[in-house]
Amino acid sequence: MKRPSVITATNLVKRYGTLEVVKGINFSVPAGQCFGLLGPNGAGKSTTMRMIMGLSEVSSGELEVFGESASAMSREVKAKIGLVPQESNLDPDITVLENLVAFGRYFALSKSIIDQRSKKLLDFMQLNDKKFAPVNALSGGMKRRLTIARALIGDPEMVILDEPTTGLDPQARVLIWKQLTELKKDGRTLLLTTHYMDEAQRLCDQIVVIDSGMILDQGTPDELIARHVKGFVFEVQKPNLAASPENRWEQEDIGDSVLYFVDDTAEFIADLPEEAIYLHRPANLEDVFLRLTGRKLREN
Ligand SMILES: Nc1ncnc2c1ncn2[C@@H]1O[C@H](COP(=O)(O)OP(=O)(O)OP(=O)(O)O)[C@@H](O)[C@H]1O
Repeated sequence: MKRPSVITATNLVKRYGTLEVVKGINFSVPAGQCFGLLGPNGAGKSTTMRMIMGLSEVSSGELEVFGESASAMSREVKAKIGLVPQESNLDPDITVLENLVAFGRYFALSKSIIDQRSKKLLDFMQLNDKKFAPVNALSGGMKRRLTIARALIGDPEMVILDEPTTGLDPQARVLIWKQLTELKKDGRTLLLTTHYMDEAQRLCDQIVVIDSGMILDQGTPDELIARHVKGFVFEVQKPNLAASPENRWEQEDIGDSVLYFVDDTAEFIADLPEEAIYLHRPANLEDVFLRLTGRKLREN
């Protein structure tokens, strides 16, 4: 059964003056799924998010959110969206609990609903023992968790997350991924931007790969991998590559080594010169991006 779309973008364009930063993109976000915009810095992810939230005007094309035009969203539709921005906009001088309560009041929720939801959300985001701590005393991971809890106080149908784990350590990221997966199980739609391929691969049902304001491809992580990079990657060091594997293998030169995208590993190994030094791993979305653009997603 096809799920109804929560967001539909048709030939969506954003211009700043004469600079076109979103160049006529088309996508639709199915209800109850995690939909990811994957692309490097400057790809146009945040700009697209801002248009979806009605914070940035659409230059041309159409953008529908819960059946309404993003540029004229009603209060009711806005209330269905929870936002987790890239930059923390928590109030640093008040406590964790007070931040949640203040946001609940902003949504004009009753005191009993605010109390009930705050308790649940502090539990959910594992912040219970910090509820009386000032925001300033929290670690980066805790702040991000509080930002997510706060976005959920209005019980939104869709949560928009702009790079939810950028700058966090691996442990903090894993905890956030776990809780986002729970939100999805609850039936909420998640829309997230990321330049981490592991995050997209782990969380997203559907991915749009975006670069320089254009969609390069879209599909499930497995579809994208199958379409562009087969199943496996062999990273073969160059100095040891006396005789290259046959050219029939799809490949990408990455400097010191060459990546080969391979569906039949036994056949590829048979093609490799004996002295070749190589790594062998399953293909991932980073490889997809490299194949689509010739560049890495993140330049480290
Ligand atoms: N207010 C603005 N005026 C002019 N150009 C802008 C403005 N906001 C964004 N841009 C440009 O639009 C392009 C897309 O930016 P955007 O922030 O959407 O990218 P992004 O994919 O979200 O990247 P990041 O991961 O860095 O947030 C960039 O080239 C950026 O410099």
